[in-house]
Amino acid sequence: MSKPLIGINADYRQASNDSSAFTYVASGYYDAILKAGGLPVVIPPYDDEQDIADMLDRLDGVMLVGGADLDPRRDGWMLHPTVRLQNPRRESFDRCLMRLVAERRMPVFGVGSGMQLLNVSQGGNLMLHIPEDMPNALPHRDPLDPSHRHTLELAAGSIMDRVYGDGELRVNSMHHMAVDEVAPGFMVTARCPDGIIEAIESTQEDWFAFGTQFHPEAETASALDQRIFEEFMCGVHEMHSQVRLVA
Ligand SMILES: N[C@@H](CCC(=O)NCCCC(=O)O)C(=O)O
Repeated sequence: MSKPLIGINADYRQASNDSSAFTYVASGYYDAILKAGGLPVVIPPYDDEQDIADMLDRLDGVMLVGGADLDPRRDGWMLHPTVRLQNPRRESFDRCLMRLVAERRMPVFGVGSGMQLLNVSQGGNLMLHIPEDMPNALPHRDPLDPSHRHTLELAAGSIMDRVYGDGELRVNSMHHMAVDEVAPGFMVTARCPDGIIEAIESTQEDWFAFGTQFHPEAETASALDQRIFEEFMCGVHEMHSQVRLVA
């Protein structure tokens, strides 16, 4: 297989008095995919579902990036005063992209709000504000310290276990929401010692899908965090060869 083509969603800012509308994404996402042997392509927020489907026909996998908060009202919950909403155009695109990726069982890696979208799209739910839902939890975001970190406890045999193995592990943390109930067909593969879920992965044979709440692409990531992207690429290659065998 030539280098897998990996679509990456992006953030979106609408026009203001002194700025045109624009799409943007942290370079860490595409640099990490390049380093792991993939070819990243940034996907702007298409409005048409058929266009999204046509784009997915050309891709081997999808990366869902982090960002501001998913709108809980789109999942039937009340808005929370601490919620800082994503741009609605971005969120509408992301939700359609996620639905089509899931229908096709395309390899997908979600980070931050990307993991949260993966979970809610498959029937899981979210804590809307950790300090309220789990008052005894450790801090999971420090606005004054972008390199705020905490340790992780890993599930044996998971992607996270393959990447990090034994020994103390500290990851960056910049979130106030968290996965609460994991979606059917997924398992928890990493938790902060306070119990907050930090990684999930599919248990379904026909779908290579996983997510991390922490940010292995960020400038604050560790060198070992890059191995997660290598695992993602391995999974994409594996799914591609399985599809070829069936075809
Ligand atoms: N907003 C969600 C998801 C956290 C996340 O993706 N953080 C990284 C980017 C932060 C940003 O761009 O504001 C949460 O807070 O749980």
